[in-house]
Amino acid sequence: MIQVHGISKTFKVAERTSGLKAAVKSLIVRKHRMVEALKDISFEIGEGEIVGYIGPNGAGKSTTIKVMSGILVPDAGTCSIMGYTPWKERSQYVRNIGVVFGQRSQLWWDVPVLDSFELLRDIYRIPEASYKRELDLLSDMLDLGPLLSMPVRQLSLGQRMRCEIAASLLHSPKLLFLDEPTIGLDAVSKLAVRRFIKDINAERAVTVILTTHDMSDIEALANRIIMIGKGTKLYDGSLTELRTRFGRNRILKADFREHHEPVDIEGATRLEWYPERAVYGFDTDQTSMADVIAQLSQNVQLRDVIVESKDIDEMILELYEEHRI
Ligand SMILES: Nc1ncnc2c1ncn2[C@@H]1O[C@H](COP(=O)(O)OP(=O)(O)OP(=O)(O)O)[C@@H](O)[C@H]1O
Repeated sequence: MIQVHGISKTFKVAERTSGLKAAVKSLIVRKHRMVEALKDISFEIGEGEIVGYIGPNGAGKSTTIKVMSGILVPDAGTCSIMGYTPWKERSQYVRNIGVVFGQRSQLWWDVPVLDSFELLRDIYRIPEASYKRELDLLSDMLDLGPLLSMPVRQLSLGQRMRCEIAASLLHSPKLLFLDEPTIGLDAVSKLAVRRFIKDINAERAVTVILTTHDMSDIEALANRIIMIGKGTKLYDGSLTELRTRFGRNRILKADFREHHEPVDIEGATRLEWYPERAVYGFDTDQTSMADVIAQLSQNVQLRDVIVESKDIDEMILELYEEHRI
């Protein structure tokens, strides 16, 4: 469905030091700096995938989404999405995609939500029957009922986001770009948005490209991660693969029935020791969880044991460090 090949984009940014003198000088001599936002980015995405497009601030995520949605023209490379080159056949192309920017609204601020929806119906020339069918379905799935008659400015962030997502899908696109769709939402709204994304993907095979800093969004939704940093692609694979690559480290927390002296365990590092509690770290390549527990229980009376693996944020951080980002 999507073939991106060798996309690069450099921005020319005017440079200015602070102070009045520098401001006057910059009127005469303009200094520029080049920012390489994307460097030779390539990937392919199949129909029905949910891909998490992630990376630190300034990595180039929004620039990629802008190129893929036809807003920006890259300096080099090719991009074919459903047979279209986004920036060349934009008016035809946008009928096939939906875009939600969590930080910006596509709805009119002062008019009822329904008026914005009707405007989109006219822009996309959606036939009345399919508009009605989609509106009913989306209202139902996203629980929009009472919100439709309210002006957008009166909606809470969670309510607005549900309306934004509905707006992006009224014309039944096969591809949905979601840029930070859960930013600022409370736990309940986040779950509602995530459930909807899952449902729409499962029921209609809508392909979803999700940009987020919220790793729990990725864990809940994405079966594939593409990670970029400083404009370069760093990782493309499944979350499971990432877990096997970085998730070998385990933390074992043990509570004892009585006071004990510190115990050394072969293959594990003692991180903390208290008379009735200990924390060890170990690598599953070096030793097994069963072995660590067996060694410990030979020396102490165990009351409770918890084993934790690294969470996804830590794995991502390690990947950033590996690439010195
Ligand atoms: N219109 C522009 N003009 C100049 N520089 C830009 C422009 N848009 C982006 N950049 C620069 O390109 C780089 C990538 O920016 P981009 O917005 O794509 O990053 P991002 O990964 O989306 O970051 P964030 O997570 O902070 O939103 C940054 O260094 C940014 O300053």
